[in-house]
Amino acid sequence: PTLQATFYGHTYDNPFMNASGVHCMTTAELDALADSAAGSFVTKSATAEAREGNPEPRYVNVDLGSINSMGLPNLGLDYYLDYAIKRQASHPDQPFVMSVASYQGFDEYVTNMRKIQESDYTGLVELNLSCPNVPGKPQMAYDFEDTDRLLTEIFAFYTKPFGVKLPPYFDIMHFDKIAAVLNQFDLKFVNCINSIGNGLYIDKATDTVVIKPKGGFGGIGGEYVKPTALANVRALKQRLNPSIEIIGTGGILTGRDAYEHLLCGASMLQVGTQLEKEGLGVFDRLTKELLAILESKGYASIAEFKGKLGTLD
Ligand SMILES: C=Cc1c(C(=O)O)[nH]c(=O)[nH]c1=O
Repeated sequence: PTLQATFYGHTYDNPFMNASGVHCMTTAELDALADSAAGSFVTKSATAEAREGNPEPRYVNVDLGSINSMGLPNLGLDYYLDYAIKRQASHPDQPFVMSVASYQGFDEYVTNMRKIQESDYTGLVELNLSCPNVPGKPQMAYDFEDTDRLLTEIFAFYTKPFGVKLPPYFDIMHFDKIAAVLNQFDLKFVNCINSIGNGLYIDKATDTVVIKPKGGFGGIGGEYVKPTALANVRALKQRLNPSIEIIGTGGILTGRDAYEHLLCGASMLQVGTQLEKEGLGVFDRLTKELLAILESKGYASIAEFKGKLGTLD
């Protein structure tokens, strides 16, 4: 069997990528990702200007996952745009994704996208509407009207392919509402989910929180989030135009977790916490484990089961 994955017109060796934020801050980290067993990769979400981010400790691995309030540390949009333009020229056959966020809010999203529109980068962009750690700023994608207004403003000038990174939703009506907003636009993909925002982890040895920013509140990733991640992948796949592909992110530790995201309809799969814990070797392990599952079930390719989650009718 093959793990070949098609996504926005390109066929990748396998569906695995890093999740933005993990192992993708510097060109060295990005090149190492590109040379790993991962099928593709995404850059750290960029803001207009480089940012230090929040004081440390700001990311901690815990038994069933991770908690973070990084605060959008990154080397700035120009740095990642420069890398992306060079990389698309040197490796035209290996497309990747460039992640874009905003620290200031609505207007910076627009100016960041305008800069990419005017640049020589022609590849995919992931518009991060779900950073939970910008103090004083609500997550854009939890404001349906603002998300609609922002995408309307971007699509007025942006002609290159892009998708959005969404936070988890927990209410069926919210799945309906965000899908209704997104279905108005020619988006190439939706990435579900970002971390579950503002969780709290307590250190049993010290009876304190484990990260410094925000009194210890931070985005939760890892094993904790898989049921929510699968639900969001499934719900958005069921509601979005078929032309909008899904990237499944959240709780992928094993080949079985990856298989479940594909069953829910994901085209590509992103690994964050487990990549942070295990290093780049996680991609070799996950591809091996997923391939073994296809073999055991007699599938020749992902297409044979993608999106075919059964229900108990
Ligand atoms: C881009 C900011 C994000 C961050 C961060 O930089 O704090 N953490 C997350 O879990 N998700 C994000 O989207």
